[in-house]
Amino acid sequence: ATTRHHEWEISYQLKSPDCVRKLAVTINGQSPGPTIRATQGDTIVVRVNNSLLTENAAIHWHGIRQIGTPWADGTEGVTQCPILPGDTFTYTFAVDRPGTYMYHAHYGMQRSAGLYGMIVVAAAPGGPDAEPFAYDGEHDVLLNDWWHDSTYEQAAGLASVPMRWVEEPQSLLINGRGRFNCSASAAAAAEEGTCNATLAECDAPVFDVVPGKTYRFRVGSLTSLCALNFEIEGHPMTVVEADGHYVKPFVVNNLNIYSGETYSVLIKADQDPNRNYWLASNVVSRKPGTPTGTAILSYAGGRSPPPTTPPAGPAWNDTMYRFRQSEATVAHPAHVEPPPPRANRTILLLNTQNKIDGRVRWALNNVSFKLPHTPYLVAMKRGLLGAFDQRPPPETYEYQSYNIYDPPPNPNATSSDGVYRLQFGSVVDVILQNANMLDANKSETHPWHLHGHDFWVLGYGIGRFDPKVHPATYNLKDPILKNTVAVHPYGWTALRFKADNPGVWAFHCHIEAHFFMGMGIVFEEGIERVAELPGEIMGCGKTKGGRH
Ligand SMILES: O=C1O[C@H]([C@@H](O)CO)C(O)=C1O
Repeated sequence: ATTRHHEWEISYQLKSPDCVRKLAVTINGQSPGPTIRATQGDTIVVRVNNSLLTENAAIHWHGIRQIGTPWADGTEGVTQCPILPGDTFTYTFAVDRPGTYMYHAHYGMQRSAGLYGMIVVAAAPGGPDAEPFAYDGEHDVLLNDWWHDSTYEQAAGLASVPMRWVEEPQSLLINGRGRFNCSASAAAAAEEGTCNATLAECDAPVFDVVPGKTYRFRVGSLTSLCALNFEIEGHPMTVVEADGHYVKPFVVNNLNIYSGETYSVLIKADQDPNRNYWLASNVVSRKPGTPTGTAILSYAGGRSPPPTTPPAGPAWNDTMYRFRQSEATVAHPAHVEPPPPRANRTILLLNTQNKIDGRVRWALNNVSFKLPHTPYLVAMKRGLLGAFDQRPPPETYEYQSYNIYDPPPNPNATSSDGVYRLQFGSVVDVILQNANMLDANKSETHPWHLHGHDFWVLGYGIGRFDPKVHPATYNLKDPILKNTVAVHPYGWTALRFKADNPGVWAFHCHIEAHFFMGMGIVFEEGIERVAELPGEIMGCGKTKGGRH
């Protein structure tokens, strides 16, 4: 095993990811930031210098469980104080599993400003986690959405009364590049002078293949909002990995991918080699208002756009199409890790859009999450009881009587920074129950991400989860382990994990605006087993002066 050192400087840069010049938050001048490449068992050391003039930062290593290093999870307010402008913070953690992971800002809505990248961990050769598939070459694809409003304008709008929603993004990015139509529309006119379609910076990315060879595409999504459908024109994809776990292979013509998820797919370069093909990213689940994001699959090294129209993806509102892909994603037969047969505790979480003091918020069992000013990890370890609400949030809701197809009968929620405290080593089931939003006849997809763990995905349904009926339908035979999972419109998703990683861990909707609006909870387990905290994570709230 190797220790890999990285020196990063976070700074504002004027970038034109979709040909329109905007402020971006970058790493060493780039967005996406550098890809971290490692082998299973390596230790990663990233020294982050915050050179933003006026803004805090924190970086989360998405999908890395941080076993024994909960203070390195990078979740502002949960595991650390923010890194102040001018300060340096060193993240040290092990990559103990092979697979495709990502990193991104976890401070306010900073991720949307471009602070993100990929982590690619190769399997230890010949080890038990060696890949059960073969390929000749690989490409990394990071999918994003991009707005011309700054993250500050977006956050301010979301917190206003009435709320100003972020709306659909201007562009979809592939590896940080997109293409806004500078010559069309009034929106384009508003960008006059800052839109330059001839910039190399917004040229379509090109992925080279050699005819006859098989390629692994590692695809990750860190969209702020959009559920996406990814397609490589004319090339069916065999899904082989999801969130760092090997999948029982299945073939799709296009792949639905939610923010926070990663997949590996295999394609064979077996099409007419005298032309190029599109890579396409399309919005699904919400009514699209954004053009297809494109890149080029090149057989002969050429960069010319394919002669065809880019694939438009499946019908955006075909929930069952996406549901079936969710259900098809199960563990590879040779890599099944069976879940414990039963849970010690079941937490049923009703996801609703609510209001607090006239502000639109999201809530779980009518409680909307607010981040405390003192990170939980320090507050709990030090017994700073005044740092957060000591009352536990609710474990369930009135599922017998609640109509998930109607807007919430009582739209008013409360807010809390209370924590679900889990018995160390216990098995916990969480059922995410989706419902109608404030507007009638509307329910959206939410990708839920758990820090510090992978969870087994036991089942999905559409409609109301019944604790007396649905547990009997769980897949206990070969469920996939993941760190991010979708709850479909009006649907439910059941997951199970073992609370065996000492620390404090966020669990939240990975839509940037939704977490900002309270759509998350926090788990604590085994806090007494957490080793002495590094002073580096302190310095804010009730931990002021704690660095010594
Ligand atoms: O929180 C949200 O607000 C909007 C909409 O409900 C109001 O414009 C939307 O789609 C969300 O997910």
